[in-house]
Amino acid sequence: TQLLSLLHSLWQSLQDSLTPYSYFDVPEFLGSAAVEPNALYRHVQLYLQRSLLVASSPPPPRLTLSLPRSASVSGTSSSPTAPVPHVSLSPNHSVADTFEGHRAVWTHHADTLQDSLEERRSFSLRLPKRHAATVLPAYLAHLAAAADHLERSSRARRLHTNAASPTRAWASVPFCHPTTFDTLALDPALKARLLSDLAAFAGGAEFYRRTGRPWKRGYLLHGPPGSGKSSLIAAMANHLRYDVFDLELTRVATNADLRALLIQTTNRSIIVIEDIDCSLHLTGERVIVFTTNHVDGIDPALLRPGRMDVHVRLDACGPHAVRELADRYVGVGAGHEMLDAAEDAIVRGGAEMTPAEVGEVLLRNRDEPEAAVTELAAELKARRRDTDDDDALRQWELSDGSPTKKGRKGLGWEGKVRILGRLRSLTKSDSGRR
Ligand SMILES: Nc1ncnc2c1ncn2[C@@H]1O[C@H](COP(=O)(O)OP(=O)(O)OP(=O)(O)O)[C@@H](O)[C@H]1O
Repeated sequence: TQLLSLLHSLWQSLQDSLTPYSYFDVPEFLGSAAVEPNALYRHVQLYLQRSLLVASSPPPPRLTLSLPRSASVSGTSSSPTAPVPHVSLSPNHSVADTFEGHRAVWTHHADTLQDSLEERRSFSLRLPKRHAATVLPAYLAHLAAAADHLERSSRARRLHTNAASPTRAWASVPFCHPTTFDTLALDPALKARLLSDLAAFAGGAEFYRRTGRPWKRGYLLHGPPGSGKSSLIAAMANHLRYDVFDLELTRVATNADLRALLIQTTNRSIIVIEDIDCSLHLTGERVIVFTTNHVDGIDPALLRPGRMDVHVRLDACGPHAVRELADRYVGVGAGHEMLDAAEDAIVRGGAEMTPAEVGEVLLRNRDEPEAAVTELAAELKARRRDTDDDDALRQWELSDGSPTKKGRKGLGWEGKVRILGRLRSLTKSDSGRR
């Protein structure tokens, strides 16, 4: 056996010196006892599963399909879907990838150990020898980023809520809220700016590292009940694919409890605090969302730069949101006279209905689209605040597209959604509740 093994290594050395390729092995487990999982093996597995096997054309001739019994809901959408089988490269088969013009070939090996039923699995990567030294680091970084993205997009997310003190523990359930930025009726300008702000935050690792700022972003959502604050949080969580930690401050008795809870929150999470009259110190890659129905009552100290970076006012539906909801709920599109009447009531008459109220009218008439939009127009007409047509067209606030109150000027994005951006912790101190 020893002689054979020696001959085998000699043969491999000879081959290695003659071949134009370099080979890199990625075993599944590390160490002499092979018990420590190799994270890189998992990255390669994921990368091949999604990026190559599904997309490569023509596909490799032999794939292994599996559906573990524990497989729960999966898929990248926020709504539950049937479990999708895992696809993997069958043992001793290869698949090719192209990176920066270079061909990389992955082979999956599965060797049964002598005198044992145990199997050792590994991937080997073949790269052109001349370029291997320069290509490998960049290729591995690309692979790790893709695997990380795939892992997050397929990971089941959870909604955490804090139990009553003194347990200092979070309880969690699967997070499957159906609201996304696609289903949310929002002013298009506000939607676009929120999406770009979230993208800048989520992709800002290098920026936050370079500037030394804690990688976190505070949002203040304010508006009346039913204006969509919770829905927007769900859409943000689904968009970023973050977990949600709903922090109920009335259940937190002491500062130590609060700190213990915050320490347990994971990176890539949204922390929701509905009672914002508090002071918190948070660091790490997190989005903190504060909500309130009455922004005017907030202690100005809490609105100072660095605490709540982005202020979003959600309010009554603007005409755009009404049309979007009518289309989505009952399939009535633009041009319908009742929608024109609804728009007129909002724009000229100052009528106000929150998205929740509009949704409710449409929902209870969902089998009769005509009746739905007629009732909606009637309801808005009844809420008109003008009596004469001289009441000039009202200004529109960019943040929510809803009419401003008499005498107030539209503030625009800068006014309503302020990116304050100063280096500061979320609040002055971590002294807990005030
Ligand atoms: N922008 C929107 N687009 C579509 N539906 C919406 C929107 N805003 C609210 N809704 C509907 O109204 C319902 C209530 O909204 P939501 O709970 O998000 O409001 P909220 O501002 O958080 O209210 P509260 O202050 O009472 O918690 C949602 O379930 C959703 O169906």
